[in-house]
Order: sequence, then C-alpha cells, then structure tokens
Amino acid sequence: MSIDAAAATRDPASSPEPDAETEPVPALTVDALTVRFSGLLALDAVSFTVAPGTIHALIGPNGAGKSTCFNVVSGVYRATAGAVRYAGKDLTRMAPHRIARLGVARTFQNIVLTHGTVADNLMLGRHSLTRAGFTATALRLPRAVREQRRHRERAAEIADFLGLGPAFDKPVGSLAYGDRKRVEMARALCMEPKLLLLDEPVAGMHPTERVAMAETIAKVRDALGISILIVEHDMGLIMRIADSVTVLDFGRLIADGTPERVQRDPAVISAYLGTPAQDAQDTQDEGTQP
Ligand SMILES: Nc1ncnc2c1ncn2[C@@H]1O[C@H](COP(=O)(O)OP(=O)(O)OP(=O)(O)O)[C@@H](O)[C@H]1O
Repeated sequence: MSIDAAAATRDPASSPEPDAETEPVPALTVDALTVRFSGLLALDAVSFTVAPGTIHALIGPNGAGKSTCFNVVSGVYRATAGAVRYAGKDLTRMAPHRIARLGVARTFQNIVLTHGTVADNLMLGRHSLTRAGFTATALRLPRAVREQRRHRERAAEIADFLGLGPAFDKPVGSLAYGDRKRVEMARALCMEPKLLLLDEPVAGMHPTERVAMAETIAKVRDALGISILIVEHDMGLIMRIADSVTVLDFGRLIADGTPERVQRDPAVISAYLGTPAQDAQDTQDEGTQP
C-alpha cells in the first residue's frame, strides 16, 4: 500500500487527534512573535503564515533568529509577546507534548538517535499514538499485540517511503550519516503530523545526499499533503523546493514571498548575502546547482 493510500485508510486509533484524518491541514500563523533573552531581542514582532500543504522556508544569516522561532513553534522556548496559532490554538501557551498531539512534529539539527534499530526509533515516534497502556503491552494482551503489529507495519511503510526499507532492522549507529538524518525525519513522520518542522535536514550531508533529501522532502509534501516548515542554510535546496520563504535578519523579518521574489529582494541581497552583485549571482547559481 502506498503511503498516501495508507493515510486515507488509516485506523483512527493511529491518528494524532480524534477525527484528525477528516480534518483539513491547518495553517500555521506566526503573529508579531517577539522573543527577548535578557537584553537581546532575538525575534522582533515577526509575522508569517505557513499555508496548508506547502513547504515554507525560514532563512537568514547566523544569529538571525531562525532556531528561536522554531523553538517557540515547537514549545521549547516561551514567547515574550505575540502568538503562534495552529488549529484554533495558541501554541505559545502549550507544552511540547501537547503541541505534538495537535499534529506538529519536529526534527533536530544534530542527530539525536544513536541507539537501537531503525524500527525501534520509528516505534518511539508511534508512542504518542499508542492506546494500549503499559500493563497491557507488558502482558502482551491480544489487543496490545495487534496494536503494536499495526504500528510496526505503518513504521515499516514510512521507512520504505523514505528509502530506509532495507535498513529497517539495522542498528541506527551502523547507518551512513545521510540515512541517520532520514531516520530522524521518518521518526517525526511516524507521529502522523500535519505540520513537520525540519531543522537543517541536510546539514553535514554531501551533495548527492542533499539532492536526494530535497527530493524526499518534496515527495513528503506531495504524497501526504502536509505542511513543512524548514530551517536550512542550503540556499540551492530552498530555492528548488520551497513554495514560500521568510527571511530574518537580526530578529526582524526583512522579506517574505516566493523563492524567486525573495532572492531578488535588495534587502535580502545586502543583509543576508553580503555584496549585492556577486552574491545575487551566487544564489542564482546555487538555485540551479546546489
Ligand atoms: N537560549 C538562549 N539564550 C540567550 N540567547 C540566545 C538563546 N538562544 C538564542 N539566543 C540568541 O538569539 C539570537 C538568535 O539566535 P538563533 O539561534 O535563533 O539564530 P539562528 O538564525 O538560528 O542562527 P544559526 O543559523 O546560527 O543557527 C542569537 O544572538 C543567539 O545568540
């Protein structure tokens, strides 16, 4: 069964929220988001919207506030002011596990998965969707066994979709770096999110792995119809797969729009890329050849 067919026929027991399958993918609205660390204004009234089913990139030079924004959306940091609205809720007042239950899953910049097999790690992603309690699972009651089997089948399907099928029962530590980054993404997808937050998904990969990962990210959007918010320094990848781009600089939003529009924006060229003429050309080159 294809991953999209599976999504359509999935058991409600494995949905992130009751009736989540029948609900449309919500927009994510970041509204005048402000974060202050002591004297430092890391985000200054930043507003943008991630439209349903799109890849939205958050870019900017080092220290621009991208990770801070990401960490507020996933509930790791608290906002000083402003709101992040998703599915009728303000995420700035919610704990990370409640945000995850709304269907928001994230990956981390640095690989955090080192132990167990790929299957073990993907089953961790299914944990929040598991209904059978600890006792039922420990006693291997038939209901719990059936549920575990269903989750494992779904995890295997997601692994296949991300090209990890042959590695499913292998230890994560034995995989190449690029595949470990894919396991991280597969674990997040195992939560059946409607919004996937990708933190530098190709950092540290070699060029061939980057191109393959870009294709995979676009495939996830197209096959699942979910929204993806991505922080990434690889401009070539962003220009190729993003539907919209928000550019931050020193905590302020300096541009927002399609990749084509943003890469021609003089404020982006001078603030983000440095000297206008040369770097505008570099970006265009990178856009066609990462
Ligand atoms: N927990 C924190 N405490 C204090 N200052 C912080 C904290 N997290 C981030 N900052 C500061 O906030 C600013 C924005 O940092 P942030 O990590 O969000 O930028 P970034 O755009 O993600 O940068 P990079 O591309 O280098 O990861 C920086 O000046 C950073 O030093």
